Amino acid sequence: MTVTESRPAASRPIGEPVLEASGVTMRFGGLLAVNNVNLTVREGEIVGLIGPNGAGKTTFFNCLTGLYKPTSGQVRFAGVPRKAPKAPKLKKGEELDLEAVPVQELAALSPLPPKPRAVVRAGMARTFQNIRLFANMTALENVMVGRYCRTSAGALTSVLRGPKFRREEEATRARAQELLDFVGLGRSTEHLARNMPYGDQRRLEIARALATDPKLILLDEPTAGMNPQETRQAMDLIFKIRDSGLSVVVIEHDMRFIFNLCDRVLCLVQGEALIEGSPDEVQSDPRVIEAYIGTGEDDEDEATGEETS
Ligand SMILES: Nc1ncnc2c1ncn2[C@@H]1O[C@H](COP(=O)(O)OP(=O)(O)OP(=O)(O)O)[C@@H](O)[C@H]1O
Repeated sequence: MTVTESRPAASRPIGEPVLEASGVTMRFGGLLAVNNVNLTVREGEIVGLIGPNGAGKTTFFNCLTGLYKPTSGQVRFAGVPRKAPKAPKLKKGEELDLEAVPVQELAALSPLPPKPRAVVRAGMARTFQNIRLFANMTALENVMVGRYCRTSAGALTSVLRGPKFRREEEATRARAQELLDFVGLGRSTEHLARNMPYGDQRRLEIARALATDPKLILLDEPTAGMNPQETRQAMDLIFKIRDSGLSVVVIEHDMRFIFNLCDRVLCLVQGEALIEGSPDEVQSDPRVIEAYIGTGEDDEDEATGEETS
């Protein structure tokens, strides 16, 4: 499973820890979804999270971002322990329907309730496996919504539409346009989100997440459903985001994509960290190969990987 090709070197040295997860464990009733997992993400790093289906990647991700409160363990962001919102109460045997949970940290909902606003303001942003855009808003409006957590005009100012509101609105619009240019959607400003091609919608989600001025962005399967050209463009965009000074954590099933993109990779299997290391170390570890062969995903990834370098 050797798929690494020449990888652009990080344009800036890797710095201080931004995110530190230690001993993170998450149980759903009797199911141990994540077991004692550690991960440190440093400034300017791109870290990949891989593992077969059901390995616990998304659950771990949700613990990192504060969507879940881990059963035990700690997540520190910029040196400060993360506080997760109270977990929703589930009836016996009931599964938490993530789609139904209010979006906790997506910089997408306005007005954002106090806690998610605080999370976003702390400097962490994410995208979800399933696209969550405002379908009937334009690209620009979608990004502007993400920006509102950084503006300070209160409700009264907004209703009265006074000078402060107008100034902020102007600045928000300008920044949203800048971000659309940054992700390569500068010409789609007025397009309705629902009419945009799939790959563009994914870019738009990233632009909206960037609108919160995060230090760290977490991307959950950013290339899912993309064609090979869109996948290549997604990789270039993530490098560009890293080069602009952010740290990135990314979950992906596409091995070629992950090993070409990341500085470090953590492989989870059945909720446990199997190995964490450089792409070369991880992809040549026989346990990783075995974990994937066991699920048949390796073949699939090799097949799709051919086209995604
Ligand atoms: N909200 C939940 N309630 C109960 N069990 C859950 C919940 N979310 C995940 N699980 C279980 O936890 C385990 C890990 O799931 P998770 O979605 O984190 O894996 P994953 O590695 O992200 O998988 P995939 O690659 O398929 O997205 C699975 O057994 C799953 O069924």
